[in-house]
Amino acid sequence: MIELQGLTKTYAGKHVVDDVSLTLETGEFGVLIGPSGCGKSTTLKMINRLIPLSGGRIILNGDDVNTLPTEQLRRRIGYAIQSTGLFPHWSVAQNIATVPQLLKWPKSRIDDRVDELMAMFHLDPSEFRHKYPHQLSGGQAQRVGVARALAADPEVLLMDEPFGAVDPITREVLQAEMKRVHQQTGKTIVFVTHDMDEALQLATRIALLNGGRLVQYDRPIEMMVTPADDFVREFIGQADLGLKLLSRRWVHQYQRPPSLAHHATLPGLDHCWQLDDAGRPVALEGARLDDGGVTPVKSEWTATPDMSLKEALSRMVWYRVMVLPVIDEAGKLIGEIGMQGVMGIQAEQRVHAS
Ligand SMILES: Nc1ncnc2c1ncn2[C@@H]1O[C@H](COP(=O)(O)OP(=O)(O)OP(=O)(O)O)[C@@H](O)[C@H]1O
Repeated sequence: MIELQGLTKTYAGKHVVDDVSLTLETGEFGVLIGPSGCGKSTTLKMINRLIPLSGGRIILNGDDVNTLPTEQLRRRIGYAIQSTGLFPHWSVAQNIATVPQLLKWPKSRIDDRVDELMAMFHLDPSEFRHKYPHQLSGGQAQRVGVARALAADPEVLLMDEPFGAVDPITREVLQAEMKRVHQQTGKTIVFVTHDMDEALQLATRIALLNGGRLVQYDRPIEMMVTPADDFVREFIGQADLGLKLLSRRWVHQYQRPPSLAHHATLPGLDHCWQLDDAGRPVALEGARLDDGGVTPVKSEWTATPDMSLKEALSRMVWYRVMVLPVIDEAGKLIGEIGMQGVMGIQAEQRVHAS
């Protein structure tokens, strides 16, 4: 658990971080967000003492960060930044091992940890162990930067716009990976971004700052549905609220049992799946926008339970189908998600808002 208590930073008499208090429970993914210059990076850098505080306290699992010896600070708080900060003349393995080396871990323990982290970030050790930072793509370098920050298994991981400099597609891949790593490790993370979509994708808690002050600290859904004021509403961007909600909802929350027989009582919506012997969907009868006949199922328009509704909707629109099969890891049909399932979210949103 990390607690910011009345955190304040003053430069030349001006408060750039102004009395910020919040608590992030263990295992939460907290995102600091707000317009440029609102004090996000300053807040983050005060947590690991890169910037000294002007006032307030930061408590990490009961300990005042300001009083921690440097070695504990390095071990307990990991830090990853946008430019990666990798040492150019060190190999990937040496970079990942930076903090364990400083902490004088035995070599075998360091090697095991490097391999474990490379596997976690899908970097094949035989290919990447001995590469140097200039031989990596932007996305690979970011993965190494985050792996390095996690090397000593810190209690909290700080990330300052880590994906700000990569192209949008790589960024999405890295966000999905970060989400998986968070779930896998249960780490407490404090992440700075100015991108609301990124925040909604990753956060379990969002802290919205403006002019150094904390305007709202809430779960993403609450912030979208009950913004504290007009500034929050505008920052989130009401125009895209529906789509943003879709990116925070998962297929497994809205899937229904698959239709395995025709229902004459459902004209227009009637459809059924044809399965192979292994229970995998091979064809859809009905429920296509341009043709009510039999359509072979393609992997491009299947859904998995952990897919966002936004992606499911995108697949429906792109492949012109009203319903997607939901499959398990073996490709077996376990449910279906239809347009109506996606629309169900709107009703939920209205209930929340009223
Ligand atoms: N060393 C400094 N001396 C004076 N003012 C500073 C210093 N460092 C930062 N500031 C000011 O503090 C404010 C907050 O800066 P900070 O970098 O925390 O903002 P930010 O929200 O992270 O912005 P961005 O999204 O643009 O990175 C800004 O107005 C900045 O100009």
